[in-house]
Amino acid sequence: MLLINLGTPDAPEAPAVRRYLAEFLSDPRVIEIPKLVWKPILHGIILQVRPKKSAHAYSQVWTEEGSPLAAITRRQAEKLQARWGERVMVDWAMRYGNPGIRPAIDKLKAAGCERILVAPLYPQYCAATTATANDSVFASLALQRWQPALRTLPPYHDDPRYIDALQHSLEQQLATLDFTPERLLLSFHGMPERTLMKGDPYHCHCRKTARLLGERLAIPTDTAFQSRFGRDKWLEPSTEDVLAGYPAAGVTRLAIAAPGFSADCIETIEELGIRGKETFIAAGGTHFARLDCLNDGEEGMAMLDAILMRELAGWVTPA
Ligand SMILES: C=CC1=C(C)c2cc3[nH]c(cc4nc(cc5[nH]c(cc1n2)c(C)c5CCC(=O)O)C(CCC(=O)O)=C4C)c(C)c3C=C
Ligand SMILES: [Fe+2]
Ligand SMILES: [Fe+2]
Repeated sequence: MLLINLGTPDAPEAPAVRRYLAEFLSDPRVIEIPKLVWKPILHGIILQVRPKKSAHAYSQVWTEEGSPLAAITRRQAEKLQARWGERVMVDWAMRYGNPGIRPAIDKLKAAGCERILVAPLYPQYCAATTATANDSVFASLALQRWQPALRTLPPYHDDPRYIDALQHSLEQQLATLDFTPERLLLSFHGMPERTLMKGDPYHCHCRKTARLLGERLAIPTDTAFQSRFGRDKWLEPSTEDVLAGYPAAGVTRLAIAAPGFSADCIETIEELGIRGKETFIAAGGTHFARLDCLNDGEEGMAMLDAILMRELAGWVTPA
């Protein structure tokens, strides 16, 4: 089993962030602009300016175990390994940066794995995340004479186990707040609106997750899309605009969650928890709480165990 998440720099410093962003933003699955147009913009402007800004953001979330995204993904893999023991070998990798996908595939193969379940941990399918993770695995196998058999994890945006896990995790966190929020904002990572017109199911998957979750929760919810990048039109409404508009609309006590992220990362801890909070308070909000992702908590691990084990049907006998 290979768990995959997006990736992260090796250190919260501009040179490491530049290496990471160069790899990430050179992926044609992520930036769907012709190379001849995009390369000069990437190398001439973005990689000159953004690494320093992003390094500052990363330094605010960095932990003793490194980047939160990498640390949490590693713990998710370790906990699955502990649940499954000898039955399944579990490893993890990052699509960009380290640990890479190719060494992980080589390691599994060297250990004798003849069947591999590749699990990009994105509940909502997006070409910029799920497809490129799978592409990278396929590219690694293209170098091998004797390939293992492969399965890939389908999106699980509407899986009742995923919705259950989110419901219970969010309800528990809401119950321990020292104030009563009037609204819960569900913030998903954004993407250019044009990719929706091209047939990417991501937007619909996010909307369905939000609807199913909203139907379960007592608190009223809204949905928004964060992390806008570049000049194109992205999915709307933008999280930033919604946060800035709440107080004038009478919402001054707010909780925010990011159900599309399987692990907390710079986009949740820094963008929502620090900058998002500033935006909301500056607009007149009085109470703000950012709720954690499922991470390696009990609810999330039981959900992953169940949905991953289901994909292993016929390969592994259930315990
Ligand atoms: C055009 C740019 C981007 C698209 C499209 C995009 C889609 C997308 N991303 C995620 C999940 C994550 N993205 C993360 C960081 C991040 N994303 C972009 C740009 C695009 N993402 C950038 C430039 C960055 C780096 C940080 C920064 O400089 O602001 C992360 C967190 C990584 C970490 O180390 O913590 C995640 C996770 C999804 C689900 C998605 C598709 C809809
Ligand atoms: Fe992103
Ligand atoms: Fe961001």
